[in-house]
Amino acid sequence: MSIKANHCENMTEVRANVDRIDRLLVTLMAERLNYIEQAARIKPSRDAVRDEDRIEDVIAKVKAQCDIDGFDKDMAERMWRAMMEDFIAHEFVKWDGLRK
Ligand SMILES: O=C(O)C(=O)C[C@]1(C(=O)O)C=C[C@@H](O)C=C1
Repeated sequence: MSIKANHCENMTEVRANVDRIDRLLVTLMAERLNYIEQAARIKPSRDAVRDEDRIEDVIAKVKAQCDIDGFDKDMAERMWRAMMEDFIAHEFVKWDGLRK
C-alpha cells in the first residue's frame, strides 16, 4: 500500500505540499522531543538513557510501518538511526541538567 498524495501540475504546487509536510514534521518532532525530555526526567540512571534494545525495537516498528505506507525501509532506517542519535544526545543533556 502507499500513502495518497495530491497530484501537482507544477513546482509551485510541489513545493507548497513539501512545505506543508515539513511544518507537520516539525510539529511531530517537537512532540517527540517533549517525550524524550520526559524520559530524561523519569529514567533513574544515566546508563538507562541510551537503550540499545529499545533503539532496535523502534527501528523494527518503523520498518513495519514502511510496509503499510510504502516507504523505503533502508532510507527510514538511516533517517531514524541518525534522528535517534540527536534525540539521545538531547536526552543526556536534559538528564544531566535536571540533576546538577
Ligand atoms: O525509549 C526510550 O528509552 C527513549 O528514551 C527514547 C529513545 C528514542 O529516541 O526513541 C531515545 C533513547 C533511547 O536510547 C531509546 C529510544
